[in-house]
Amino acid sequence: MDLASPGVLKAIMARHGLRPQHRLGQNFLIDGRVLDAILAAAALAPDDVVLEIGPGLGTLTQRLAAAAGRVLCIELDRGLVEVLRETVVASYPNVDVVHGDANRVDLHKLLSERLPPGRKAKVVANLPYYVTTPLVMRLLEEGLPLESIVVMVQREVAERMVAPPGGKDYGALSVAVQYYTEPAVVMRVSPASFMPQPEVESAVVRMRVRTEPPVAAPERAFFRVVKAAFGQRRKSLANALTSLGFPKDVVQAALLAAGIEPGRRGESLSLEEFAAVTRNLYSAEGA
Ligand SMILES: C[S@@+](CC[C@H](N)C(=O)[O-])C[C@H]1O[C@@H](n2cnc3c(N)ncnc32)[C@H](O)[C@@H]1O
Repeated sequence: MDLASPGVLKAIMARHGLRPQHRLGQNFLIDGRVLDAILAAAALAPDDVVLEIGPGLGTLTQRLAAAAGRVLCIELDRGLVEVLRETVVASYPNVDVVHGDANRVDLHKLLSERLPPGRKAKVVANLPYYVTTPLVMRLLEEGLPLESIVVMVQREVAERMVAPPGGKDYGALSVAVQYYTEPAVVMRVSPASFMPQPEVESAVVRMRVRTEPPVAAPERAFFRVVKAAFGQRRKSLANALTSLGFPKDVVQAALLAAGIEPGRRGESLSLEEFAAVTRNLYSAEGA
């Protein structure tokens, strides 16, 4: 059964007495071309383990199950978990559906129970937009065994993820995504590819998870500096970084020693420059 069709999706939902829930970000994919692009970006092999967040009615899940060895799905809506038994689990025994909130499920446990030793999972998802940033941050920060992340997100969020230093899109999300992964926008997607149509444009982003950070600095301290720099975007770095508890002259010296003019703002700093400031501020503390 091809689920990428408004008629089929409407019929299934009607049979189960369901309606798309806006508050859960339920915009279902109905465009085969977009599904093809997501699958191509995920580059799945027959022994891959995939983690899908928000499988919905199972449109993407079916395609993942046909291409990978195993698919673990986390779906918050109990009604959809029932639908998935019919649309996916009945014909693809390699799919496990977990009913829960992807923000709260113990992902380490879930993955360690299913992954063969030494293997990493691939995340593939059309994310619910109301929780995109915390979910992506969770995937990045928790040190999960992940090889890649291919996600549909709001276009504006995609642009922030890949933004270079210096522009309005560059912020804490850009630094985190670029620190942990090599990101690329694979495709822009119009509202017409979904049912119901979202109010915003979307994009598919592929993130290859790095095995080593691209810059040398103690990780926690690095992100403390990044947060402080972007927490007060309009302030000069010399002022913004005093919120870390360092006197202004210490901050100024750390910036100058990194070759950074203290009047610059956080949004102009590259990852390497953030790392250099972090080393200068925290190396004496062993942070
Ligand atoms: C944009 S829809 C994608 C549905 C389907 N994958 C597709 O592409 O058609 C997002 C899905 O995430 C589910 N969802 C929303 N919040 C969630 C959460 N916190 N944890 C897990 N699933 C969630 C929604 O119920 C919905 O099925």
